[in-house]
Amino acid sequence: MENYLTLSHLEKNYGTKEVIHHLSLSVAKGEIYVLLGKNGAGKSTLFKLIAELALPTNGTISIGGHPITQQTRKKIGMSINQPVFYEDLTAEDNLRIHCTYMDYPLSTSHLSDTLKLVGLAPENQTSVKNFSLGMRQRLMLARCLIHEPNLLVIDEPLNGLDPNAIRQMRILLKNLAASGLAILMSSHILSEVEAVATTIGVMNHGVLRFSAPLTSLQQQYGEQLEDYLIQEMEGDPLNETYQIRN
Ligand SMILES: Nc1ncnc2c1ncn2[C@@H]1O[C@H](COP(=O)(O)OP(=O)(O)OP(=O)(O)O)[C@@H](O)[C@H]1O
Repeated sequence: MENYLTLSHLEKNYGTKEVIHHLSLSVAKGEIYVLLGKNGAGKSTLFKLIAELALPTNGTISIGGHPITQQTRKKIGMSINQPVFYEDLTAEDNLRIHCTYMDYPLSTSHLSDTLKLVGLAPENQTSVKNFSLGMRQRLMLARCLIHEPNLLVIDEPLNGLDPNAIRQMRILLKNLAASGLAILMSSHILSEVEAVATTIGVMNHGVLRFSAPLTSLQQQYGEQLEDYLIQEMEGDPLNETYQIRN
């Protein structure tokens, strides 16, 4: 598979604090790369670097083989942090405003198709303030997808969802990847990670501990995979025992 997003030797320091340490990873079209890590591991900072909300101290980010420019930026659909909507407006109005803001010409049929794609009814006139969390996540996804990006970068899309909504979101993400999108997402829900990921990376104290296809991890660790992932997330990289074991 051809890499679409490539992060090379990324570093981010805040003052003397090293938050991202020499991190390289890539995501190909059709791949769902799930980044795992405890709170504070550096996932949000990494996503902010891709979103250009923060500048890397060192290293490069490329999209489709090119540095991030105004043009390549349009190929990314991104949601980091809790999505914010116009609560008194409908899903449709929220997307229209977003497209105006993004200067993206939006046809009514594309708007309707995008809502249907994420499982929201285009004719639904309910204000977003009355949406369930699952519907809000679908709308978040619609907003990421409306300009037809090649890459999705989404922070915790499964967070707070009930089991059925998680299942639906999982199916949606898999379908999107199957249609050729490259997806980078973070998650805390280990059982779901195994159900959705094609590749798993674990971040710990700003270090990417490893990055591997789910199938090879399953082959290597079998039923112990969750234990291994937790160990990699929880361990202190400065602790000698942990360093030797790894
Ligand atoms: N603007 C900032 N200035 C200084 N330190 C920061 C800043 N932003 C983040 N950090 C620190 O960088 C580290 C990584 O934070 P980050 O939010 O990226 O972690 P995370 O893995 O996304 O965690 P969470 O899941 O809680 O968002 C933390 O120690 C945090 O305190």
